[in-house]
Amino acid sequence: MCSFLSKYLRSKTSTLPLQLQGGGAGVAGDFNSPILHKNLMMPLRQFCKLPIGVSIEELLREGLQPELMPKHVAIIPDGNRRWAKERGLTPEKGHEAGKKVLGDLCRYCSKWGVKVVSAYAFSTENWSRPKGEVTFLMTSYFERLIEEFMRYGMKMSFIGDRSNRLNSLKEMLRLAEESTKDNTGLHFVAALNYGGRYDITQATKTIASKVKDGVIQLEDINDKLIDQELETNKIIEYPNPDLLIRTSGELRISNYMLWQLAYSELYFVDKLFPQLDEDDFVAALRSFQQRQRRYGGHKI
Ligand SMILES: CC(C)=CCC/C(C)=C/CC/C(C)=C/COP(=O)(O)OP(=O)(O)O
Repeated sequence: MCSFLSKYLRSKTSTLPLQLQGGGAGVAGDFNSPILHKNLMMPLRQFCKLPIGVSIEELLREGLQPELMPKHVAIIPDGNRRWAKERGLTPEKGHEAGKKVLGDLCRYCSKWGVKVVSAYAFSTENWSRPKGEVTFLMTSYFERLIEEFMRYGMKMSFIGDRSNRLNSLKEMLRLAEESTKDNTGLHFVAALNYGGRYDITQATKTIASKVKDGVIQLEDINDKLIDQELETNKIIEYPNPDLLIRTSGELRISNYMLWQLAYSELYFVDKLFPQLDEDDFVAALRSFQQRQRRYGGHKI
């Protein structure tokens, strides 16, 4: 097991700042409180890398309203390999650069008041990528990413099929979830061996077996019941992304959260993922806040 994770699990003191992080400091504007600075923010900064909240001045400067922040931001971090290729680097270097930017994205989400960030880290189709890349991701990259992200004090969860192929990571995913489950700051969800079709299929199988066993009737099947059986709905307080950001100029969702994205606002950035910065993130928030979400209802 990785060194940080084993130390983390042994160390009782390391849970203290993680609990502090969720102590009501996640609301934009709280940042201004001198008491908060003295009693919470100072000790927090020593342990936790995620900033929490922005000042009202900063929100106004960016033309943002705290009450209109998306609760769940989903990211398709596309373009790591192209970024590396353009620089004559290996794909592995591109993924390393992407890992840093994903960490930055967590910081932005925590700072700007987003509650959940989900990242499409490896799809059910990504196994068909070159063998060397898949081996690198599965035997080194994701383990280091999880180890590093656990230091941020976020609650961490993973969605995706763990029944096969994720063998080398399974125990680590379980431990990361177990040891961060009481953190009340940002909720980071990584989709690993995940696909929207997989999620709908596993929900369908569960529902079918309940009908077969007589636990429910065919007539009981509706949107709400399907919702309940999706992986996201079992672990995320805000299961449906409000805002989906995809980098690299591709205009598709590539089998991510197909059901959950039904009424999400989509935002596409031409930049490759390792180039995404806070200005791009704030531009996505601004665009989101200017949208009129109607959920199929009439324009007022
Ligand atoms: C930062 C981070 C965690 C990186 C992990 C590296 C990695 C494997 C990223 C892939 C992200 C993904 C599932 C993109 C979807 O496009 P696609 O390429 O699967 O589908 P497409 O062929 O439709 O573009």
